[in-house]
Formats: sequence, structure tokens, C-alpha cells
Amino acid sequence: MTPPFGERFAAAIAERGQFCVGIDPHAGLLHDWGLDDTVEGLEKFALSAVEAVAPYCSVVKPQSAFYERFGSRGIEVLERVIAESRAAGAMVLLDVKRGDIGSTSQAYAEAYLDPSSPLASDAITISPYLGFGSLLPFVEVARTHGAGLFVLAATSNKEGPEVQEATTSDEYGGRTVASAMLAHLRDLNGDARPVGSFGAVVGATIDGGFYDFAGSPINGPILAPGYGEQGGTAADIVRIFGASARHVVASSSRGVLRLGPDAAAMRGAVERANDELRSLLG
Ligand SMILES: O=c1ccn([C@@H]2O[C@H](COP(=O)(O)O)[C@@H](O)[C@H]2O)c(=O)[nH]1
Repeated sequence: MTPPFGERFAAAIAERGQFCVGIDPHAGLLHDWGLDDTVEGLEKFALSAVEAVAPYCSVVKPQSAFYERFGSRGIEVLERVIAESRAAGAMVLLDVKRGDIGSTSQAYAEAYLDPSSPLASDAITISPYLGFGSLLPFVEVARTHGAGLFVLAATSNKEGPEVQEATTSDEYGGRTVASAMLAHLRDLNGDARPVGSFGAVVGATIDGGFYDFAGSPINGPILAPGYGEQGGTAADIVRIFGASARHVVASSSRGVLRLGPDAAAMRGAVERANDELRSLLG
């Protein structure tokens, strides 16, 4: 039986560091690498990036949208990205931001978390804005297969606060939507050791005052996108998460991929980020 995601995540970051590389084949990056914006270009780009970084980082995060753009052949490339990243020893967090009514969530969960699916990943990102309860099929499927979930709580983009900092009208009155999502995750994770399997997405770019990560840790993994290209730094991770920073993976896509197709340069960026995060997060 596969050990719980939280256990595997803790071991992976202890061994390979707290940096996650996004494998996001933007059309502009394909062009910069001298590749055509075709499925052949996508395949060359994505698999070269995986080969350069996956042996050296704990988590690889392909962004599904960039593969879906090419239809079924793009999805085939995504399947290979997932398989080859895992073969190189990295965990795969597929960034798909799914979420729907419960019965549809069940089908999405099986598509991405059931090991018999060709798209099966170690974890996925999911969106709670149909209500946290609509995500419970993901939780059940994740528990069954030792997979992980990262729920959007406070995203790195500037448009997020319109929804995520709105206040709820529940019995807790006045807490932000983002805080409510984090509280649900805290409940799901309970006192799991070394850390639970139900994570949050909290941007490395946010101001951070909305939730007391030190006082009410969610006891789950945290994905902090926006490191690098969007301006987030290792110091921001410490500022936002305090003691919970030990469960954070900071994620960057373009910041690494821009250095390609030079594999040594991409690997160097991973090693520098891991060193920087290690020196500040301990
Ligand atoms: O809050 C979020 C959640 C996800 N993302 C995703 O992360 C990468 C960021 O790419 P960079 O090139 O490092 O800016 C991308 O796939 C986003 O969809 C995010 O940015 N913010």
C-alpha cells in the first residue's frame, strides 16, 4: 500500500529540498528555445525540461493547461511528463485546479489520483469555490490511494483577494474565505505525523496578514507559487508562514525554464533555489 502523501512529501523535501519546478510550456518559451509551437515542440520542450530538473528537485508541477492546448496529443505528452518525472524520483503535483459538484469531482479525482489512470499524479491542485464540501470525493479518493491535494486558499495573482478575502457569513462570522478553507484543511489533517496529506495553495506574493500560520498551523503541505518570476522570495516564505515554512514548497516555472534549453543552467537554478530556501528555512 502506498504510504500517505504527507509522509512521502515530508521525506521528499527532506531529501531534495523545498523547491518545486513548474513545467509550463508557454508558447513564448517554446519560441525562445528555438522550437515550433506544435505538439512536437511541446514534447521536446517538456521532456528536456523534465530531464534537466526532475532528478534534482522534490516536486515537479506541470501546468495542465499548456498541454490541453494541443488536445489529445498534448495530453499524451503530459502523461509522459508525469511518468518520466516520477521515474527520475520527483513527486508530481499536477496543476489542474479542478472542482465541481460532488459527483463530477468524483470523476475528476479518479482521473488524476487513481493509480490505474494514465494521468495519475502524486497530488493535484483543486478549487474550493463550489464549497469545500464539494471536494470531499477528492479527499476520499486521495485517502484510498495515498495521494495529496492542494486546495486554492490565497492565490498569488492580484485578482484573488476579491473572492478569497471576502468574509464568510457562517457561525464564525467575519473570517475570510481563505481562512475558512485553511481551517477545513486543519481539520482534515488533524494530528497526522509527520504532516497531513491535505495541502493549501498560498502565494509567495501575498501580504499574509489574513491567517496566523504560526498560531493555527494547518499541519499540511503548502504550495507557494509566485516564487521568482512573480516576485516572491525565500524571505517572503518566512514572513508569511513562520514555523509552518518547514512544510512549504516554493514553486517557480518561467524563472527556471527561461534558462533552457541549457540543461546545466536549469539544474543550476534548481540547486541555487534549494540552497537559498535551505539557508532561510533551515
Ligand atoms: O496561486 C497560484 C496558483 C498557481 N499558479 C501557477 O503556478 C505557475 C506560476 O508560474 P511562474 O512562471 O513561476 O509565474 C503557473 O502554472 C500558474 O498557473 C500561480 O501562479 N499562482
